[in-house]
Amino acid sequence: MTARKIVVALGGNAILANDASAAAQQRALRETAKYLVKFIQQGDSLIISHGNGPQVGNLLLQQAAGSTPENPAMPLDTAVAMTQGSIGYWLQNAMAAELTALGLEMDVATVVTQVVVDENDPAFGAPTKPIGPFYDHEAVTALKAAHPEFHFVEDAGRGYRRVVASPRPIDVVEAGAVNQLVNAGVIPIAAGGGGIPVVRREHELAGVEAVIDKDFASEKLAERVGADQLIILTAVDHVYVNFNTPAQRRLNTVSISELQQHIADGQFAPGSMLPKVEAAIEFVTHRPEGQAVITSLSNLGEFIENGSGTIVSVVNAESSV
Ligand SMILES: Nc1ncnc2c1ncn2[C@@H]1O[C@H](COP(=O)(O)OP(=O)(O)O)[C@@H](O)[C@H]1O
Ligand SMILES: NC(=O)OP(=O)(O)O
Repeated sequence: MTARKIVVALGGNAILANDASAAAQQRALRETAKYLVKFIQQGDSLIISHGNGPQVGNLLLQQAAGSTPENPAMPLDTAVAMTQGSIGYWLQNAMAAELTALGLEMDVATVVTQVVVDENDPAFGAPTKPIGPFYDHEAVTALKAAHPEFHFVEDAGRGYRRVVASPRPIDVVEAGAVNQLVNAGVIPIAAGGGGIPVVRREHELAGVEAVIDKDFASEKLAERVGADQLIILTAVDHVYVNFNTPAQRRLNTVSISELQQHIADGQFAPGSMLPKVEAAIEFVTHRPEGQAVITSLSNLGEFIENGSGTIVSVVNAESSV
């Protein structure tokens, strides 16, 4: 059997739970790597992507607190690049350590990945992407006074979060390089933090102030490398309808049209489950022979062994409870 090419997108809980220290994030990624190597053990080719919402927000805060004219804060595209580098560094070492522990010899390499967006994307005028920590009312009032240019939203009763523009990805600049690496037997870590947002100007790329959604960026990467599967890992083992209500129903194998009906019914929260479902639909639309999967890291063993998880497919798609 030829190796399947799989793009796995890691959700926030795979990297950062409560403790934002480097040591805690490295520990979390070492645990995450224990799950990811299962794909290698069963002979698949793996490309890993990940989010950076909490990390890039924290970095901006550190910079705002310590910047001077001689030591200025970096723009958001560069901050995304910095978090792509730091998380990639932790993750490639976590993967390498886990592979070595299992006696598997494989190279893991992080690719600094730029993702092209449209300069005229309406998202630039309407920030929606939450980054960094949660604030209470008092803290957000003080921050707004100090930084009138910052935008905040109230997040489902959990407090306030800063939001930045999140345009849709159009292309992944390094997709060809990532594909060459994976075809050569390397495990690439790519499009981290949704990729560094850039626009095409004449013959060059220019960074822009945004954080791209990592589920959409992972989808675009999966499309461009011709992946067989896009697996989006998050905190829940399935997508549900009537989520968190007594009528909650789990979606196992589901068709694009059924998911579109659930979207129209408002079943998926914008900014959390909705982009994952939309990315899954987009992948299967562009790669009808492929599959998109939404499940949790902790359910990965069950997914690999028994197909447990929400599977979006144009083939044999039927919803089940
Ligand atoms: N219909 C739904 N089914 C399952 N989870 C949902 C649904 N609507 C909202 N969610 C929430 O979305 C979360 C995933 O979004 P989020 O935490 O933003 O993702 P990430 O893992 O990428 O950080 C789940 O943990 C769950 O709490
Ligand atoms: N860039 C991005 O989507 O990060 P999170 O998944 O951490 O929000």
